[in-house]
Amino acid sequence: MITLGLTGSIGMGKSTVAAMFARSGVPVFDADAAVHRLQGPAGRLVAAIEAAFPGTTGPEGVDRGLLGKAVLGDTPALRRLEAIVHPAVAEERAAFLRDHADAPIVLLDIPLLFETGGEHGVDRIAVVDAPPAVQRARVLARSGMAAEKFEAILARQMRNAEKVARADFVIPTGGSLTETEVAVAEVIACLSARKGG
Ligand SMILES: CC(C)(COP(=O)(O)OP(=O)(O)OC[C@H]1O[C@@H](n2cnc3c(N)ncnc32)[C@H](O)[C@@H]1O)[C@@H](O)C(=O)NCCC(=O)NCCS
Ligand SMILES: Nc1ncnc2c1ncn2[C@@H]1O[C@H](COP(=O)(O)OP(=O)(O)OP(=O)(O)O)[C@@H](O)[C@H]1O
Repeated sequence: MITLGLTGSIGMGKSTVAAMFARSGVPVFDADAAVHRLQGPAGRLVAAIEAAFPGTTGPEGVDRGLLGKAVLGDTPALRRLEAIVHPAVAEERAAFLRDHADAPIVLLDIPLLFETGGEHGVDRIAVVDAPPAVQRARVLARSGMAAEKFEAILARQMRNAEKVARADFVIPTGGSLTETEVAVAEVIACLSARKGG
């Protein structure tokens, strides 16, 4: 099995590309969805997060807005949260890999792959990449997204050029969806050929 990590900055089209891999038959592990499950109603991290960050959870599980206020911009607090969240995500990922042990390729969709050291846990890395103006227009078109919030998120993420420089595959997402589908098919073909030979 080859594990392919997929990452990219906010609004670059990562979710869209992950869905393209899934449609091509590649099993996809969505790290963000795993975090949401673990923090959601009856999620198994809710009690530990309430103990570490009192007042940030309720009947619906973690209130991510409140938890974000408590940890984003406070590095030691963020590290304490990661110490709770990351081992649980690693367990979920291990279970996913066991469940798909027969798959030739699996995709691990990890938004903060580089920022959280996840690059060491995957065989290859694909990064989605669109021009900054396209990225900005996509993100600002989302409801609840103001320019300042976008800038603040960008400032906390590794620069896109650096992600691209560290990638094994760069998947362009600034053009048509068809172009992106072709790029996804090329990545799958390349990894399949490598496995056979
Ligand atoms: C802090 C939380 C509650 C904020 O949730 P919210 O839905 O409001 O925002 P979202 O998840 O989209 O994050 C917004 C931005 O915060 C920054 N950020 C979030 N987690 C991290 C982190 N561990 N390290 C660095 N930046 C982070 C990123 O720039 C991100 O784009 C949430 O991100 C969280 O639980 N983070 C810790 C778990 C984690 O590391 N997740 C990412 C890897 S799977
Ligand atoms: N060639 C393309 N490739 C990918 N997405 C595209 C392309 N052309 C247009 N789009 C659109 O751009 C948007 C990208 O959003 P998507 O949710 O996939 O980004 P994301 O990187 O997962 O975002 P975030 O990191 O903020 O969660 C979608 O609405 C998608 O339809």
